[in-house]
Amino acid sequence: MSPAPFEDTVVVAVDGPAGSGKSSVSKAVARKLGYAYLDTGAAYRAFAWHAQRAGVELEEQASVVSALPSFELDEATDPDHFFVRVGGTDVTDAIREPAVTGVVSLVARVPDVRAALTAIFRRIASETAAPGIVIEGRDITTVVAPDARVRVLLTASEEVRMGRRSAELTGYSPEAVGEQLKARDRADSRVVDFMTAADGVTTVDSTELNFDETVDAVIAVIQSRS
Ligand SMILES: Nc1ncnc2c1ncn2[C@@H]1O[C@H](COP(=O)(O)OP(=O)(O)OP(=O)(O)O)[C@@H](O)[C@H]1O
Ligand SMILES: Nc1ccn([C@@H]2O[C@H](COP(=O)(O)O)[C@@H](O)[C@H]2O)c(=O)n1
Repeated sequence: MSPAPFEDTVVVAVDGPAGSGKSSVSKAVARKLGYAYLDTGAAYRAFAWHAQRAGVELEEQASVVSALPSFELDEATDPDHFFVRVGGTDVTDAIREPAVTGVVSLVARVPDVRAALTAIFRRIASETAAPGIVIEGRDITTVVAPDARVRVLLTASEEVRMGRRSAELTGYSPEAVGEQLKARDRADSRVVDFMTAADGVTTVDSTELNFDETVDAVIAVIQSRS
């Protein structure tokens, strides 16, 4: 399938491993530039939530695919008013729970799921009224929007990513949070390569940068392409 054209919109594609700052940094970049923001991981999480609710056998790909026709996703692209709904139920917080995080890779590895969600992402991007959109995930620079004007691989050392994530999830042990992050990266990288930058993709390594410096580094890449 060829990618949808985004002729009138500046598309900023951001990929990277778990905890690299894709969501928080992309959202801040979108706010600063007046762009829309699309969190594709949230859509995969929402589908995992939906598949669990539908009682499908997550280990069986055919069973996972059977939950696609009933998946009604409503995801906001306003970085100031973000929400995710499935069939009218607000799942914005529920999809961040470890119960969903622990199974999302099982649904994300299914080719039919990836094709269906990729089509949704391209539709959302092509319908945005904003002058630009920051789309973040794992395969945005390579599959969802390989022709994006700006393509960034946002990364940080595994140790730093684990530390940032466990600071966020205070109710869980740092060891458990770190193990889940590593296990998810291992599973996800069997399906998509988000650890190395594809040709034409600029790497922003935030290991030694604070949050604001990372946002500025991504904006500098965008400005260099304008
Ligand atoms: N440069 C930075 N310095 C300090 N903290 C940061 C930096 N970048 C991101 N963070 C923090 O790291 C945590 C993880 O960031 P975020 O949730 O945006 O990552 P992510 O790549 O979207 O993760 P996931 O793929 O697991 O959803 C957040 O608490 C965020 O505020
Ligand atoms: N483009 C993408 C985005 C996400 N995934 C899968 O969803 C999971 C959750 O993503 P987060 O960014 O919210 O952590 C992720 O672990 C992948 O399994 C994907 O496959 N492609």
